[in-house]
Amino acid sequence: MASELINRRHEADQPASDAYYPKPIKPWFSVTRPMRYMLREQRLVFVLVGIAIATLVFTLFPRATQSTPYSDPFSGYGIRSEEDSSYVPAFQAQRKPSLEYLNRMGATGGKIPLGLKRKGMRVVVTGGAGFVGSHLVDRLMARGDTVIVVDNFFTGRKENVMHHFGNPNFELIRHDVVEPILLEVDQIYHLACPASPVHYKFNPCVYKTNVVGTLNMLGLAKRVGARFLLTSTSEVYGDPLQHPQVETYWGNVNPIGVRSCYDEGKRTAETLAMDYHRGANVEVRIARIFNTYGPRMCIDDGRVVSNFVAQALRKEPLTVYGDGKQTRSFQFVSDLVRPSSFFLLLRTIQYNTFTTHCQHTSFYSVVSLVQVKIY
Ligand SMILES: O=c1ccn([C@@H]2O[C@H](COP(=O)(O)OP(=O)(O)O[C@H]3OC[C@@H](O)[C@H](O)[C@H]3O)[C@@H](O)[C@H]2O)c(=O)[nH]1
Repeated sequence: MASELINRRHEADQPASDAYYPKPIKPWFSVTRPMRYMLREQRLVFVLVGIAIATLVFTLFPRATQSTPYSDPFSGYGIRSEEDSSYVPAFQAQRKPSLEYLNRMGATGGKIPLGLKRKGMRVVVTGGAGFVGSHLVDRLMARGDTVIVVDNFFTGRKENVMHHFGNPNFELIRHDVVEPILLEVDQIYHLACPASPVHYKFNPCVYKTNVVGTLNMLGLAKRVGARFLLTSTSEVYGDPLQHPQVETYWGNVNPIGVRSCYDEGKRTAETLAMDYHRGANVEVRIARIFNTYGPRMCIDDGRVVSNFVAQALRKEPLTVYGDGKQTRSFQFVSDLVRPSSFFLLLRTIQYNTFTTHCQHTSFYSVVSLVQVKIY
């Protein structure tokens, strides 16, 4: 015990210099020392020149400065895309992929990681569960787009698009276009409207669908800055006095006939599209579709080809209305939606209006064609 006490006394007797003192605060001008250092002998100029050189290098050669190598997907193997023409042989790919190819793969600009394909566009197809619409949806899905189908199922059917159910790039919305809808999309393909005379002849809603529905979709296009394609019809030419009809022909339409809700409805829709184009800078395309036939057409569609086929299958006589001297331009549906036809035109076309007729056929030849095929 005694020794401990002695030791403590010893600690207390330590010289005063060992005691704790807070660090003295530096004078304010000491923080400016690095600044004064930089200003001395023009060192600041060197720093600025260094920054400028680095900025220049990173701007001019962004790819060279990336740490990610060209290993993926351009090493080792050739790359075969949808079209054979875009095939890049392995040796070529290892050296340097072309800018066009990089663009297509979405690998330029250094913003998207190499090897990741650029996302397709977000597209809405109104009437996408219908006959033409569903074929268009198939093409757009194959192109890699995200497709939103808006359909009220008046003439469209879920079965036409159900093979896309479960695909994360596909959505189906039951909605009537006469009510507004807000969607974030890049492109709008506006097809929603019954197109067969048996459906629209006595249905006053068809005019409303064409006018109010088109107005709503054009409003959407304007709001979100989307491109807009209106599927119009050869019927805007009415009972034409010119055959075959060219886009500059303005038609011969009866405003109070049984078909006017469709004819005049589509003519108004075209007017609205052009007004939004001129007045609100919306990019619009108008496709005047002629008589189209093909798979997924309802057997009771009422148009001539399906009627003839159905009658032929039932071994009934084919009914030809009128004198049978009428002519039509017939088109198979896959020709209508193929990339060189209207569906890619939203990306490229220079004209606003275009017609889709390909085969101008006399009515008698359709009758004989059906007979040849069925019998
Ligand atoms: O059973 C029939 C059906 C139709 N026809 C006649 O065949 C011709 C073609 O009639 P469709 O009913 O196939 O239709 P249309 O060619 O007049 O219009 C059709 O094609 C263009 C589209 O844009 C329209 O939406 C669509 O209705 C008409 O002259 C019609 O009278 C028959 O002779 N027999």
